[in-house]
Amino acid sequence: MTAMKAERLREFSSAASAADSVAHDIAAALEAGLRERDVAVFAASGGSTPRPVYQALSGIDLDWARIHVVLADERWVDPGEAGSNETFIRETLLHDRAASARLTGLKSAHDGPQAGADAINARLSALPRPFDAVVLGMGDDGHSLSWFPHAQGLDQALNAKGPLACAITAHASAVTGVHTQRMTLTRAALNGVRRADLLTSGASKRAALEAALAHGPVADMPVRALLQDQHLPLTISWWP
Ligand SMILES: O=C(O)[C@H](O)[C@@H](O)[C@H](O)[C@H](O)COP(=O)(O)O
Repeated sequence: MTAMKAERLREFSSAASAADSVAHDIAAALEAGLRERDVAVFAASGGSTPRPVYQALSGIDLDWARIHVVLADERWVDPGEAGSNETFIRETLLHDRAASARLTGLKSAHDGPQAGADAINARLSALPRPFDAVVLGMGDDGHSLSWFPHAQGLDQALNAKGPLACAITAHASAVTGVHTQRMTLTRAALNGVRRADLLTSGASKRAALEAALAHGPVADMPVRALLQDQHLPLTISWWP
């Protein structure tokens, strides 16, 4: 991993050690937010990789009733339906000590994410900013959040000066499955975030990370927008 700045990559020997370390770092960021404001805000991605981190975080003693959890992205399905990130976050994070945290979802009753974008942005505008911590994942295709390669809406998603969330229509792939219609936080939602963790694990994610760090168009691997962002306090973690 020659191209990687060593200070930004943390390699762990196991999911358990990564989860413990990253969860405590996120908790520290949320505590700092609680000290400075009445509330703290944590943006959480779906995917299997963050699961052990959320499990560890849910066991940490924080004033969770003052913590808002917001989804980083959502498939256009209602809570309880297959593929719902909201349901995933409720099951993996919002239990144990974290049961009293408040959750802001990214799904509205509208027919599609384009129609729902204004309502979702109104919802997000009510949250304190900047956010205190964000957990990001990455797919083998180089997407992060719902910033999918060459997706409709990608330009808006990468805009640091526009709305906080936008609709995405992804090209169908093995990674998207049937869920090509999405709502995602944009780069603007990450402005000023105290801490950002990109979580990766396994050989294929390692290869994708290497590819993303190599020179190439952001639209081919939108995670590059995060990796190249000089204003984002991004820490990358990897474990086997
Ligand atoms: O909304 C989705 O389609 C997923 O949540 C997706 O964005 C996921 O975060 C990455 O594909 C990494 O997933 P894994 O961590 O399971 O590899």
